[in-house]
Amino acid sequence: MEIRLTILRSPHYNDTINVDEDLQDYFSEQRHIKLNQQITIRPLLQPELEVHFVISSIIDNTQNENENNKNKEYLVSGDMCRIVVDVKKTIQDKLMSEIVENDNCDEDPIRFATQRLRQILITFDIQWSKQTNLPLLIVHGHLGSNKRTLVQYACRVTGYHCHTVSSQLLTGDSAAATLKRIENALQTAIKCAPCVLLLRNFEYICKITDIDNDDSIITNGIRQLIQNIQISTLKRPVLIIGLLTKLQTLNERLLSLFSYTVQVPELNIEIRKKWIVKRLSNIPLSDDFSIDMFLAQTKGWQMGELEQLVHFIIQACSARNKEKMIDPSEWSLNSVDFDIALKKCHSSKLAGQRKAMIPSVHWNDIGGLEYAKKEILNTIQLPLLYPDLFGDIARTGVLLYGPPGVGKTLLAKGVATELSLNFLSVRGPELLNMYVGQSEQNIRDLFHHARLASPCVLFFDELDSLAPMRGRSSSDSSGVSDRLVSQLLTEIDALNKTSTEQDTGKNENVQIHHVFVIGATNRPDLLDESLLRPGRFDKLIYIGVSNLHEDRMKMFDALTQKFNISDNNFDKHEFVKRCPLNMTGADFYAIASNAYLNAIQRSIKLKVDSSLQKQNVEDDESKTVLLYDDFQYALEQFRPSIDKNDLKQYERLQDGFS
Ligand SMILES: Nc1ncnc2c1ncn2[C@@H]1O[C@H](COP(=O)(O)OP(=O)(O)OP(=O)(O)O)[C@@H](O)[C@H]1O
Repeated sequence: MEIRLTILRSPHYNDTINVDEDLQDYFSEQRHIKLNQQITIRPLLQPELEVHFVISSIIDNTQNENENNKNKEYLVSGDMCRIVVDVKKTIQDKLMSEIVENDNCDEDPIRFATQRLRQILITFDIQWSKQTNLPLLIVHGHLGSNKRTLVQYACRVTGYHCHTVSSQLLTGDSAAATLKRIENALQTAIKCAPCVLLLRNFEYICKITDIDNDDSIITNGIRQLIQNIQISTLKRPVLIIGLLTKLQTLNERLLSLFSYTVQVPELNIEIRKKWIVKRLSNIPLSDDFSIDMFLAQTKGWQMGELEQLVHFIIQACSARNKEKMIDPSEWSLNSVDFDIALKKCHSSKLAGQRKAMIPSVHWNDIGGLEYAKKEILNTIQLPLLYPDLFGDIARTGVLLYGPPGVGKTLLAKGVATELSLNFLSVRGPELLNMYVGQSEQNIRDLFHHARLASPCVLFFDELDSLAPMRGRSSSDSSGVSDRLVSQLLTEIDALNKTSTEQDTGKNENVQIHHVFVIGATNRPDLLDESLLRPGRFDKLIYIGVSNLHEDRMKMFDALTQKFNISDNNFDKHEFVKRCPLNMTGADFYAIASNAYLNAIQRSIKLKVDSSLQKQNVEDDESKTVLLYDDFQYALEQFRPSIDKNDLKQYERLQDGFS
């Protein structure tokens, strides 16, 4: 008996790929086969690759000559027949789909997007020759919303091959060069039709059009390419799908090319909950691992990010248990795994975008500033506790002003921690962008993100650089700064409304967004005055430098609470009294951290000396002991960050604003 296989064309391998050994391996087991059936091999050395073959002939010597074996099924194995690959031929055909039900991307409301995409692909497949719509689609959604997975899934269930190319690789020096590269990618897709040419980060194609003003060349060029495909003799469909984060990045001319746009929606809390419960359903959880904790920390996250977080949690759990040599049957995810994974996510590339999280600065980490703590807590906590009582008069904005290093940022983080609010922080200059309209878009995105992460503190550091007085900036001839201030005002005003259509979505109930805006600045006098009007940053809190011993002690204690100070000679009250007046929290921090550094250097020296003497020395860093001399040395080296004159200036400013 002889079975002849022909390779199925695919964008993922070339027609001459040799997987003979893997085929032998495949047929070392008994297999059910029939004519024209597809079989898929995953090469041992490249397990992520799928190589497809079609059974093009079955020669069965035992069979009657007149017998038709078209639908006959055989049970075969390599030792009872010859397996021959027809190297001279290839087949171009649909991929037999293995429909995977209940796949992650089949979750509501993503299911809606997947189904729509699936439907479009099926329509093109069935009516390809009669299609009048250009086979061009846009799929858009937030970074990490699994756009690519969604398209690949839809391709898989409809039998399309998927040729994925990054648009960065397609953009050339000119529109003509870009078109040539798109054409080459398209030719690969045509060879494997039915096929989707999936262009990731389609924004890049649009970018060159902005710079070169070549958008008509690109638009017409793509149209021409597509029309050429349709008039050719292609029997099977080829579609181009562009993936975009924001639809607005496409100019109108390019957008007009696309027959369909599919949006991958954002995930609301119910979807995330459903997803995580299902995702963790087979994994044991410790008592301290709660789904609520997961949901609270992942507000506004996209599917890809959630998947990444779960992956990191499992990784952390595995590392922890392996280290303790615990049997896998006894593993369970706990809150420590969650914390490790969350940190990793925040520092990973995907989370490189701005992300809200509950900080970990507790009230006792902030020394003194009692009045400011009370004021800020009242302003934010009371409306949260009694929304009905506050109604429209709930404040959205607090402005913390005062000299640098006095703890303004720390306070904002502290209030978010104490009230378990998400915290989104941005420095004014970070939002400025050279592209026209992009800075305003950044502000819109930021507030949108904050609403998704509600209840949330949105913290603007260096607010004066973002919102200087309008019409005054000499360096801003383009008026970007003025437009930015207007955009900021619009967004803050919108927060005062109880709901916004864009965030509630069609199917959700009206939702109140608790977003508190806290600004920080050293120079409130430079701010655009309209920012300080009622309903905006209308609560001003001055954070200054206290020369009261009690306050300075509290700061010192807060900053050294985790230190292991073991020295009977050390009288901390006496030490703080010897510190210069006018010291900010950041100055105390500088002394404390330098003292710690001195202690570490001392213990390293001790370790080196003792290892020379072959003695055993404790090398646990957490046991670093601080002595009076460490502080004394740090104080000798110290220079205060603000001088008396500067401080007076700040105090005068306070008089002007109180
Ligand atoms: N009251 C305080 N208690 C404990 N630490 C403090 C305090 N104030 C400041 N610090 C320390 O100083 C560091 C800097 O403080 P922070 O960034 O909050 O100051 P800031 O007022 O926001 O400064 P800037 O105006 O330069 O942004 C903090 O990370 C903290 O270590």
